[in-house]
Amino acid sequence: MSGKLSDYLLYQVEDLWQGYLEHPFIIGMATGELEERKFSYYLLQDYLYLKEYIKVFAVTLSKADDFSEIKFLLDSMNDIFEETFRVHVPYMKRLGISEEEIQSVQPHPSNINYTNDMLLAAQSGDVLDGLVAILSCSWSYAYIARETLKIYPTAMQDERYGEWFEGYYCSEYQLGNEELIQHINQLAQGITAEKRERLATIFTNCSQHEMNFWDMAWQQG
Ligand SMILES: Cc1ncc(CN)c(N)n1
Repeated sequence: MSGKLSDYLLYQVEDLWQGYLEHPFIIGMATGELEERKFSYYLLQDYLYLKEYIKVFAVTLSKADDFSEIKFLLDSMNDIFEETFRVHVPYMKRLGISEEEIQSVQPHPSNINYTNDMLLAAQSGDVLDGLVAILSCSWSYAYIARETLKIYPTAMQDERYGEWFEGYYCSEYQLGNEELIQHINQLAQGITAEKRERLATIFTNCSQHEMNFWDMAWQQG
């Protein structure tokens, strides 16, 4: 295969990803007009999501057979743990979400479908399949934060939602995402056209789940 895998993957989802930037939930965060109950609903669902997302790394790690791969996956898992406690937990506290609410929340079917599909891709495939299942989560948020801030430069100053943009625009998050992309491109060198198509299907499917997640937050919140 010639060319970077990440370019090929992005090409498959260009229209879908443009839709994230036009999504009322994201525009609402950027303009500060999003109703707070929608954001609280999203945060609670995302908190559950991240708990399952970490397990996709764990399954992928179980397929790795060299220490540098294991180290990469352990560090990435730690980043997700950090994201949960850097962005989500302080936010939930600030919004007055109680410990009881956090403990009693149930995942919405869109949330379950997404994490189940990632787990299935990781369980049924190799390390590269698992990493590509992980990728659209990491990359789409880096993309949304970066591109939305170009359109709404003051979004990061918003009292309620600025911190969300800061969490995904910050260099720590953006660099972590770049490392994941580079790592995937390295592993993908020399893959067959058939493998590339399988990876594109996993990536597109997860990108659609990302859209379903935004729809869920908008409609249910
Ligand atoms: C559903 C979802 N997708 C992506 C991210 C960013 N890691 C997230 N927190 N939640």
